[in-house]
Amino acid sequence: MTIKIRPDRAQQMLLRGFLKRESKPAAGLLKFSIALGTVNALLMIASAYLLAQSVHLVMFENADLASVSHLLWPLAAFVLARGLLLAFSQRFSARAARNIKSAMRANLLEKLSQLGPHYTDKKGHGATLNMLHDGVEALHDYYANYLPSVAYSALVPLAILMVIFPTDWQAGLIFLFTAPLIPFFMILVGHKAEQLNQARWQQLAVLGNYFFDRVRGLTQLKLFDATKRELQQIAGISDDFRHATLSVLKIAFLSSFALEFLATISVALVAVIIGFRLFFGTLDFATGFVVLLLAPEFYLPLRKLGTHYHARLEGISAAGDMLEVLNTPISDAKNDSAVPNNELNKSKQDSQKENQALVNMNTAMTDIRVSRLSFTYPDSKEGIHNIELTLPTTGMVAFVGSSGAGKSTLFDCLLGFHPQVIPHISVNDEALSVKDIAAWQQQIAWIPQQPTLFYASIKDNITLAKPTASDAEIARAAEQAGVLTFIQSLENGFDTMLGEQGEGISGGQKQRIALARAFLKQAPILILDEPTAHLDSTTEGIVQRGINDYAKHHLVLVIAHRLNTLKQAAHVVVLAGGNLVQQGSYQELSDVQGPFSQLITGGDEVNAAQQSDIND
Ligand SMILES: Nc1ncnc2c1ncn2[C@@H]1O[C@H](COP(=O)(O)OP(=O)(O)OP(=O)(O)O)[C@@H](O)[C@H]1O
Repeated sequence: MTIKIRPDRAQQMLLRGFLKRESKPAAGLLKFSIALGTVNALLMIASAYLLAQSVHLVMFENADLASVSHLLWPLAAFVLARGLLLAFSQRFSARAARNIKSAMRANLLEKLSQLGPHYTDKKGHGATLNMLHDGVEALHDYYANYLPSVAYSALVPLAILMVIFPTDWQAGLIFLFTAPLIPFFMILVGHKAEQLNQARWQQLAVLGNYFFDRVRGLTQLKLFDATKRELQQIAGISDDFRHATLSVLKIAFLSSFALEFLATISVALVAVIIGFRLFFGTLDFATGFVVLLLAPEFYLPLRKLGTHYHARLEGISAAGDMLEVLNTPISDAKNDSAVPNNELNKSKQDSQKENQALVNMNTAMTDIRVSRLSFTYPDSKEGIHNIELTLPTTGMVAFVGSSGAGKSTLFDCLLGFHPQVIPHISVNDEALSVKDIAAWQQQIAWIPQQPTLFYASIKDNITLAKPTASDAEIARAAEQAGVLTFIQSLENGFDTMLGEQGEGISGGQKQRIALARAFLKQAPILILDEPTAHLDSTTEGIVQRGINDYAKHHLVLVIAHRLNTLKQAAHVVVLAGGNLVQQGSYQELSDVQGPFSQLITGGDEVNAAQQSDIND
């Protein structure tokens, strides 16, 4: 597997700028934490002077402890204060990092939802999860440890130099000339380490996608006897990742060894010179002792910077993925009506100012119109073309067409999953815009063929959109969806816990729980992908009645694979090759020769399910 090593210097600067911008929500906390750390360092310098002076008085001036108590008491107070300052400073920097991570996760989730499910599908679920979890987590050390250590490595040595120079300029010169060696070495190895670390993050994304996919399809792999082959593949990818990690670790260990070595040599150099000067009597003990006490403290922030340099590499590498998501214009599908990011940001600010047509939807909605709606997938150049459609506000409209005709694509456009085409939908003669997508989606309840149920109780799954619903409302929705008797037959009833993706119940039961959730939401528009596909004829009757009742006061749009569903619809829309080719009532369409009559008599290539059903 070849790994493309991303970026060069310009990209690095871009990422650093991005990380700096993202720290804004917690910039105050970070600065406060650094200020506490700096006061701590100043107290450390003062403590060194107090200690050196006390030892000097006791050892060389024959002073007893009582006579140096005026030095020892402040020293004890400083030690205590330093402990507190250190604890608070670390606490505040950790809190700042947590705030930044939360804000980053919220931004990413918001952007991912704006980009729609297709973007996540394309990027890969494993890689997306890695980014949201491990990637964002990698920012913790960057903000909580690396950034403060950058500040300390500049402030603390400077403060020490400022007090050492007037005390002993020769020691000051040694500090001054040895200190830059550490950052110089860090920069020297930094570039290579950055490249290796970025390659490692890309490997991790590949590994994440691969694992996610294969674990999801484990049963299929087993049935097709492909487990052994896949295991070899996984071993290969894991090995690549291991190599990438080891290369990063090698550099990290090597550089931290070199930094420690440099710091130790520098301290030793200072100690030897101080020793000689004391021996030859060119330096008094108190000054020499202060310099010796401060020497390790002088190099400590620089050594810590070296230790946390890894956090910087991790943070910058992880930020690459996040910046890519946040900077993706919602025209990712590269359709003609691109919506730039600034419009998206504006949409966030303007979200309170919803389209008046949406605000009035329940009371004054007259029609929903789709005009000149085209969408093409960049990969396949397939899609839907120039769809013109007027939808009523109540009643059931069925969409029918052979496999690949464009039904799902049209529904995805109606659901706002391809935001660049949203202006082609208008409500009460007012075109929707990107900023209306969230409000528009509020008006819709959607049940795909594989509805999403969460790892939660049945009740929590049903009340997802209306957590305040009463038990009576929940039971009514479940009854309408034909699932009440089943739920009541369970030992824990509505409190029964479902596994991930509704594990533990059948496909039809999942579909009906999702339907109950939609009924409870009472959204003005219900969008369904063949709701009765998994049901026996008795349950189908119950569910169909529930949907018919719902359609009396709401708009129901349904992809129909079954003849019976088509017959219930007030209006039927026929799609073929991405075009809207026919529409009318079931009876009107059946009475004339055309795409619909061909479809229901099996003259065209139709969905297997549809054909079998329509041929029933
Ligand atoms: N993610 C995608 N990337 C590229 N092309 C796609 C994608 N999804 C669908 N297509 C193509 O777009 C066209 C319309 O597909 P769509 O899924 O809308 O058809 P459909 O009528 O819903 O089919 P089915 O009944 O089989 O679900 C097809 O030619 C399909 O190959």
